[in-house]
Amino acid sequence: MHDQPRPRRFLPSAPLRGKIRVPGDKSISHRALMLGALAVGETRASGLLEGEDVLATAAALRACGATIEKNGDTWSIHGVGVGGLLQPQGALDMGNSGTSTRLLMGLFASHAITAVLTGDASLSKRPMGRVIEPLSRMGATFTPSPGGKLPLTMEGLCPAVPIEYRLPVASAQVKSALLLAGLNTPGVTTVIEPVPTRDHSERMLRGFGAELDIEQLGDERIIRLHGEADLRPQTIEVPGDPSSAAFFLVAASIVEGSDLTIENVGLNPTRAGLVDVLRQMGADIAELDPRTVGGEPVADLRVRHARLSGIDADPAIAPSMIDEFPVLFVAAALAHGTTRTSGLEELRVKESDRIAAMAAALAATGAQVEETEDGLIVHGTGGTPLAGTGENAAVVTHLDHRIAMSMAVAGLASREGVAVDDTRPIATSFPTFAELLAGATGSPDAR
Ligand SMILES: O=C(O)C1=C[C@@H](OP(=O)(O)O)[C@@H](O)[C@H](O)C1
Ligand SMILES: C=C(OP(=O)(O)O)C(=O)O
Repeated sequence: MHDQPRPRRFLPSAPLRGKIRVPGDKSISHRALMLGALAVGETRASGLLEGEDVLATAAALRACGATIEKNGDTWSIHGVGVGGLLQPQGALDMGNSGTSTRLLMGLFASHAITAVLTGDASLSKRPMGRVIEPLSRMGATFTPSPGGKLPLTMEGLCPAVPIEYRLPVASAQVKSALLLAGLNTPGVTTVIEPVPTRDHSERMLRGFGAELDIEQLGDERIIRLHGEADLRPQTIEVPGDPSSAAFFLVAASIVEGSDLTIENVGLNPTRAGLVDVLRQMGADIAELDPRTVGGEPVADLRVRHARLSGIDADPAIAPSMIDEFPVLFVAAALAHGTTRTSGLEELRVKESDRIAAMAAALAATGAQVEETEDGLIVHGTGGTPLAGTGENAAVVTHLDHRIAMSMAVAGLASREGVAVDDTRPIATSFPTFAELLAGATGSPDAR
C-alpha cells in the first residue's frame, strides 16, 4: 500500500449502463493458492483475484517453498505436497487480510515450522483467539500479542492431534483453518457448523481429491476430513466475486435510469444473500445464463434502477452476505421506509467495526441511522438523494475497503458528492473498482 492516504470525492453520477465483469472471488482465490501449494504437481488458476489480500497469501506460500507465478492470464502453482511446507525465513506480512492470516495459521498448525505473522493497523486489531484456541488443541503453540492479536509467533506440530470442534461463531475462516490443519493430521478432523457459512473450502478440498464427508442435520453441518491426504493438482476457473458485484448491484438499483449487466457473478447459495435481500426490498435483478464455473453456480446479473422499500432483514441470512452489509445499509438509506438489521455482532470485528463505521459515515451524509448493539436501523429517504458531505468532512474508512466502496456508492446517489478519506484499501479486494465505476457511469476515471 502507498504511504499516504488517498482521499477522493465520489460525485453524483449518470445512470450505470452497459456490461462489466468484476474480478475473481477473493475467498476462492485464497483457497486455490493454498490447496495448489499443497498438491504435488502444477495447479493452474484463471480469473484469480489479483488484489493485495490474495497476493499476501501467494507471498507467504512462496516463502514456504511453493512456486507461484503468472503466465499470461493464468496463474501456475507448483505445490510441495501435504506436509511439505518449508520453514519460512523472516516474518510473513498478512497486510489487511483476515482470510490469509487465519487460513494460513491452520495450514502451518500441522507442519513442523515456526512462523511469525504480522499485519497492518487494521488486521492487528482483529481477534485471532478464535483460531488459536482450536489449533492449540491440535497441538500448535502460539505467542500472540495481548488480546490474541497480531503480530504473533506460532509453532506447528507434526503429527498434530485430530479434534472434533463445534464452531462457537459462524465463521468460514475458523472452519477452513481447522480443515486445512486437518489435511496433514492423522485420523479424522471434525468441524460442526451450527449455521451454514461459505462452503468454498469443502467444495475445493473435494475437487483436489481430499476425503470429506458432510452430514446435514437440520441447519447443522458435520464436516469430517480424513487426514494425511494426497491432493491432486487442478485446473481452476475462479468465478466473479459476488461481494464485489454487490457495490454495482446497489449502485444501479439506487441511481435512476440505470440498466447494468454484471457478468460471471458467483452465486453459491452460501454467498448470495444480498441478491435475495435486495429483491425483498423491490430490486430488479435478473439472473441470465445460469451455469457452473469451477464447481460453483454462476450467472450474469442484469440490474435496473427500482423503487426500494425498507425491510426487517432476517438475521439468519447474515452469514450468506456478511461482507455485503455496509453496502446494503446504503441501499436502505435511499429506500422508502425503515430497514432493521440484527444479529450482526461479527461486523464489529472485520477490517473495522462496520456497524459503527457505517453509522458514522451515513450520518455524515445526512442519512437517518440508529446504531444498536448488533445492527443498524436505517430510515430511508424514499429515493431522494442524500445530502452528501462538505468539502472538509470526508467520511472515515478505518483502512476498510468495504466502507470505502460503500460510501463511494452513496456518493453516486447524493447531491454534493461524498468525500472518502482514503481509497487505498480498495486495492485489497477490488483493484479495478474505480475503472469499472468510471466505465459504467461514463465518467472519467478520477483515481
Ligand atoms: O472464509 C473466507 O474467505 C471469508 C469469511 C468471512 O469471514 P469470517 O469467517 O470471519 O466470517 C468473510 O467476512 C471474509 O471476507 C472471507
Ligand atoms: C472481512 C473481509 O476480509 P478478511 O477477513 O479476509 O480481511 C472482507 O473482505 O470484507
